[in-house]
Amino acid sequence: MTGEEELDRQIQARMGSPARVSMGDAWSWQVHPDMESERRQPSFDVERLTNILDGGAENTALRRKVESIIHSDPVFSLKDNYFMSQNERYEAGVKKKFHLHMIAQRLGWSEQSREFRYAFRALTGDLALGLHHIFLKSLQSLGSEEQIAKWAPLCHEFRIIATYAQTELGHGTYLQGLETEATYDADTQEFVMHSPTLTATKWWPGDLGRSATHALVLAQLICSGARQGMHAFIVPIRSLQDHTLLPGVTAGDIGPKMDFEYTDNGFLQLDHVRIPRENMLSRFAQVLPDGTYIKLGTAQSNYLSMVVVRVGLLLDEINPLLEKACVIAIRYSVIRRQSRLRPSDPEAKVLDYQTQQHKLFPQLAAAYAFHFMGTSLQEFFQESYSAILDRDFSLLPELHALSSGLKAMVSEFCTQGAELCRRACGGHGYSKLSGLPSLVSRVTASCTYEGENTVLYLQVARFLVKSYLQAQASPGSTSKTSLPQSVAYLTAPDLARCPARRAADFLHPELYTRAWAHVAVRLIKDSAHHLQTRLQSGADEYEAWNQTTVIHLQAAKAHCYYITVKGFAEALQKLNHEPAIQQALQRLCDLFALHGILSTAGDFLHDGFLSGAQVDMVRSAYLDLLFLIRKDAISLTDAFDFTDQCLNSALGCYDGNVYERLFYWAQKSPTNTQGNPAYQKYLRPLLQSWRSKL
Ligand SMILES: CCCCCCCCCCCCC/C=C/C(=O)SCCNC(=O)CCNC(=O)[C@H](O)C(C)(C)COP(=O)(O)OP(=O)(O)OC[C@H]1O[C@@H](n2cnc3c(N)ncnc32)[C@H](O)[C@@H]1OP(=O)(O)O
Ligand SMILES: Cc1cc2nc3c(=O)[nH]c(=O)nc-3n(C[C@H](O)[C@H](O)[C@H](O)COP(=O)(O)OP(=O)(O)OC[C@H]3O[C@@H](n4cnc5c(N)ncnc54)[C@H](O)[C@@H]3O)c2cc1C
Repeated sequence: MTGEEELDRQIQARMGSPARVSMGDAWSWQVHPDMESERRQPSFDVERLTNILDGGAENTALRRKVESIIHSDPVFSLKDNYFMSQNERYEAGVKKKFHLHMIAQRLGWSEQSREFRYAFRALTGDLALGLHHIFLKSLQSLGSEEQIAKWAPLCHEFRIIATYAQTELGHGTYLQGLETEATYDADTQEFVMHSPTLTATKWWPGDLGRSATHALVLAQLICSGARQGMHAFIVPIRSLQDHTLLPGVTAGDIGPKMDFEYTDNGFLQLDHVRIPRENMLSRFAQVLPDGTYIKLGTAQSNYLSMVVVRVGLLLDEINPLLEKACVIAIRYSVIRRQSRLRPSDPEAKVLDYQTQQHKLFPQLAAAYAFHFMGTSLQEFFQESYSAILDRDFSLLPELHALSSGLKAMVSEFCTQGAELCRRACGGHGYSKLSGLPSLVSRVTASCTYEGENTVLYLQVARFLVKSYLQAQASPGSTSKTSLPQSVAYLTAPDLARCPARRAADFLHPELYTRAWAHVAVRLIKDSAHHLQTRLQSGADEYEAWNQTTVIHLQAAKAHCYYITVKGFAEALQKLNHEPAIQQALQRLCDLFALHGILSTAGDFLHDGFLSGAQVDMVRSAYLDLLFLIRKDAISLTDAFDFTDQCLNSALGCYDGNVYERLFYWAQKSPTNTQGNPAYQKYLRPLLQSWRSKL
C-alpha cells in the first residue's frame, strides 16, 4: 500500500465511523468502560449534531480530510509543546506555518479557504504568522482594488510576511492618541513615517519581533500641515534579501508573555522612513500627488478592519478554546471517581455530583450559545460587509455594536469558563499535560487584544443610549420605526411582572427571553436617566458619561446576554426537523438563560419583575436541567469532534484512558529523561556536607 493509499484508508476509517481513538498509544484502542457506558445509549445522533455545528455534512467530511492530512504529518505533532522554551515554540510555530504553506500550495488551499480554517483548528492555532492573516483581512477592508491586486498575491505566496502594527507603548485603546506620524511630502510624493517619542513605539504586534518583512502601520496622517487622523500605511521593515532591518527601522521582540510563545510580539520604531504615496491604503481616503486630502468614508472608516477581525476571531479562535476546555473537563469527570454518593455504592464519577454539573454545564451551554450566536453574527456580517466596502455605512453602527459586545462577552465568558473547567479537574487540571492551563492562558489574552473588553462594552453602551433616545422620539415618528433590528426590543411592549407560576414556566424560551429583554431595557433606561440627571445637575457631557459608565457597563452586559439568549433560542427553532437534537440543545439554551438569571438575580428582583418565590422557581428549573443534561454530557462534547491530537490533553482523550496517558506523558518529560545536573552541582555537596558529622 502506498503512503497515499494508507492515508486514504485512514481518512475513510475516520469518516466512516465516529471512532476518534487517534493518539496511537497501545491502550488507546480500548475505550475505558466508564466512557463507553456514557456513549451506550445516546439520546440523539452525535454525528448529525457535528454536521449541524459544521454547517453541513460536506463540511464535516472536508474538515476531517484536512485533519487527517495534518495529523498524519509528524511535523505538525503538538506532543512536545508542553516541554518547550519560548524560543523553541517560536521556531516550531514558524516551521509548522512554513510546512502548512507548502501543503496548502500543493493542494490549492488559500489563506482564506475553509481548508485553511480547518487546518488552523486541527493545529489548535499553534502557528506563527497569524498576523499575516489579519494583515490580509485589513488590506481587503481598507485597501483600494488596485492595492489589493498588488499586495494580496504577495501575501498569499509569502513573498512578504506582514503584520498589523497599531498599538503603541503609550496607547492601545485610544486611537486618536496614536503618536506615529505619516507626513506627506508632495515634492517626492512620499510619506515620511516617524515615531516622534518613546511612547510612539509600536508595541505588541504579533510576528513583528523577528519575522515580518512588512508592517501595516496605523499612523496619524499629516497632509499640508493638517492632521487627518488614523490611516493605514504599508511599511517595508526588513530586507527581502537577508531579513536585516531596513535603514531607519528599529525592531525586536517585547519579551516573555503569559502565552502566545510561538508568536514574536514585537516593537517597532521608525526614524523618518520614506514610503511611496501608493502605500497608504486608500479605500476610504486618498492623498493626491499635490497633497490634497480626499475623504471617501467617515472618521471611523479606518477602524473597519477591527470589526472584521473581531467577528472572525469569535468562531475561529476564542469560542473553540472554551469548547475544548469543556470537552477535557467533562470527559475527565466521567472517569474520575472520588468519594461515594451512598456508603454502599462504589465510588461515584465526579460528574454525578450536582456541584460538578453546576461548574461544568453552564460552560458547555455557553459554548453552544456562542457557537450559534457567532454563526448568526457571521451572517449579519456577510449581509452588511459588501455594502460597507461600497461606502454604504448604514449598517455599520449596528455591526460595530454587535461585534464589540459579542467579542467582549464571549472572551469574558470563555476565559472564566475555561478557568472553571481547569479547576473542576482538581490537581490534574493544574498540570500542563491536562491541556487546560494553556487554554486558560491563551483565552485570557482575548479579553485584551482586538479591543479591551470594558472599552468595547462602553462602545455598546454608547449605541444603546443613542438607540434608547431614538426610541423615546414622539410616537409615529420615522426615527422610532427605523431602530436597528438588534435594539428593536426597546420599543416592544414590556411586562411589569413575570407571569410564571411554576418552575416549568421558566422552560419557555419566550418567557425567559422576555425576562432578559425586560432587564436589559430597564438597565439601559436607568443608565440613560443617570446620564440625564448628571447633565441636569451641571456636569458637562464627558463628565456625566464618565460618572455613569459603571451603570452603562451593566446595561451593555445585559443587552449582550439578551441578544445571545434570543439568538440561541431562534437558532434552535429552526432545528425542528431534528427533534432529538433540538431537545438536547434546548436544555442547554434553557440552562444558559436561567444560569444568567440566577447569577444576576438582583437585576431581576430590583423592580419586582421577579419575586423571591419566582427566583426559587428558576433555581428549581435550573437544578432539574442539570440532571437532564447529565446523560447527554459526553455526547454533547463529542459532537464538537475535536481530535485527540488537537486537544493535546492527557485528561481529555476520546478513549478516557486518563491515568495511563498522564503517567506515560510524565515519564517522557525531559526532567525525567535528561539526568539531573543539579544533583552533581548542589544536591550531592549538600548531602555530603553532613556526612562527616553523622
Ligand atoms: C482561520 C484562521 C484564523 C487565524 C487568526 C489568527 C489568530 C491569531 C490569534 C489572535 C491574535 C490577536 C491579534 C490582535 C490584534 C490586535 O489587538 S490589533 C489592535 C486592536 N486595537 C483595538 O481594538 C483598539 C480599540 N479601540 C477602539 O476600537 C477605538 O479607539 C475606540 C475604543 C472605539 C475609541 O475610539 P474613538 O475614536 O475615541 O471613538 P469614540 O469617540 O468612542 O466613537 C466615535 C464614533 O465612532 C464609532 N466607532 C468606534 N469604533 C468603530 C468601529 N470599529 N467601526 C465603526 N464605528 C466605530 C463609535 O460608535 C462612535 O460613533 P457615534 O456614537 O455615532 O459617534
Ligand atoms: C496577546 C496580544 C496580542 C496583541 N496583538 C496585537 C497586534 O497584533 N497588533 C496591535 O496593534 N496590537 C496588539 N495587541 C495590543 C492590544 O490590541 C491592546 O493591548 C488592546 O487594544 C488594549 O489596549 P491597551 O493595552 O492600551 O490597554 P489600556 O487602554 O491602557 O487599558 C488599561 C485599562 O484602562 C481602561 N480604559 C482605557 N480606556 C478607557 C476608557 N476610555 N474608558 C474606561 N476605561 C478605559 C481599560 O478598561 C483597562 O482596564 C495585542 C495584545 C495582546 C495582549
